[in-house]
Amino acid sequence: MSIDLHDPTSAAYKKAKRQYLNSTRNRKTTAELDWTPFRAAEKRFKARFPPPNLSDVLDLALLEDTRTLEIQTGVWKGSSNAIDYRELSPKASSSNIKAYTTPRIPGLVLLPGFLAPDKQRELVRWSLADHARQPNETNLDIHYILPEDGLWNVCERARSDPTQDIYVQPRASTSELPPSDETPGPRQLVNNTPATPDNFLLLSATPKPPSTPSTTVQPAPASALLRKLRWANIGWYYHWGTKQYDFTKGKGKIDDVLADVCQSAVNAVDWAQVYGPTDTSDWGESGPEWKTWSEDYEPDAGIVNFYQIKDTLMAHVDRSEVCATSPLVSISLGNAAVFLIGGLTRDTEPVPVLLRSGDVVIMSGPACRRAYHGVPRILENSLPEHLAAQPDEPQWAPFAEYMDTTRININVRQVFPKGFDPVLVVEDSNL
Ligand SMILES: O=C(O)CCC(=O)C(=O)O
Ligand SMILES: [Fe+2]
Repeated sequence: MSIDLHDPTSAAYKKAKRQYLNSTRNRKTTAELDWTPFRAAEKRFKARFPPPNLSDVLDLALLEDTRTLEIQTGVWKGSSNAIDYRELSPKASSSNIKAYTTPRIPGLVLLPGFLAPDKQRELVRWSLADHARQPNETNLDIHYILPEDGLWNVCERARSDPTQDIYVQPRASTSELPPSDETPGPRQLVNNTPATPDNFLLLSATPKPPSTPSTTVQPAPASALLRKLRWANIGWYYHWGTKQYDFTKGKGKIDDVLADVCQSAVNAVDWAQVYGPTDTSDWGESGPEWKTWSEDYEPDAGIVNFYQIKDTLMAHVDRSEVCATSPLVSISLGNAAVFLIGGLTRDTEPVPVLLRSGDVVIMSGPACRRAYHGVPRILENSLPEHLAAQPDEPQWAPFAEYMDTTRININVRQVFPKGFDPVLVVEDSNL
């Protein structure tokens, strides 16, 4: 489809052009003047017509001969010299791993193709079949009483026997409760106070009432709801209403396979090359923590994001973590996306990066961890061959079908700095 979209004589191009002209007929031309540079970039990449030109999007896969086929079949292509970047010399222990930084965003490390195809499949399977189910909360749990073994497993059984497709019941069955404004859909933007070790107690004490289930949602087949899955929580429980972690609910376990991937990504980077002697970042009282990350980095929270083709993630800063510097490891699976990352406000022009399946991004240090970032575009038809259906692998078929229009992002964080025990801090304060 997107091949057609680039061809002005095709039916798809003409249809998109008609839709574009209809939707922009009454637009005020002055509106664009008010956009921040970040907003302007989001608008540009979101556009369905004309399809965005990605020639200024950094696409590091272009540097790898082994990814030529993936790039060709994936239709979309950025540029390998869109911005100024530096390749780090590999550590002896991870000599086959490529790592890049850019002077535009100190602390951002890109590890293109970090995950081999088999590992990508393992993590896709894990995200859908093992993780997006109880006890891990998903966006759908707010409104529906989900099956105990998760939507994915019900849908998989229903593939071979449609009578197994169940109707999932809403949580609120009467209209007595006030309607909620949290409908299943994109993540809501909430302005929250950045967490720090100093305000941790205060933030812990803010009430975190459960979200009110919608009184208007109707029972729905599991197979239809699966397409509305948007996120699943990892580790420490995250309260979306206040955008703060709720430590009273205990610490969910981080799966060993996932923790291992994140730790190996952090350990593959020679942090002295990222920060080095010329580093001017403000590390605060704790000093340059990167020096001990290879020993004390430990992920304890996160989210699995499930994007369908038209989904976007607006510019935001992840500031709920008490530790504002430790590496945030972000894993891309499935269709490719344009990722934007800028500065401490939306007024900084963001750097656009094309993220493909298997790529890992690490956001670390004071500048990068508090930088605005977002995903304005999932690039349709860019699922790599190794995640598509294989004739000799019927078990993969349901995953291939779902992933055809999906991007998964596993976003893993470390909430607390080394030596900070939230349970002890709360007990000591007699809260
Ligand atoms: O999908 C991505 O690449 C980024 C996701 C993200 O920024 C988040 O979950 O906070
Ligand atoms: Fe984020």
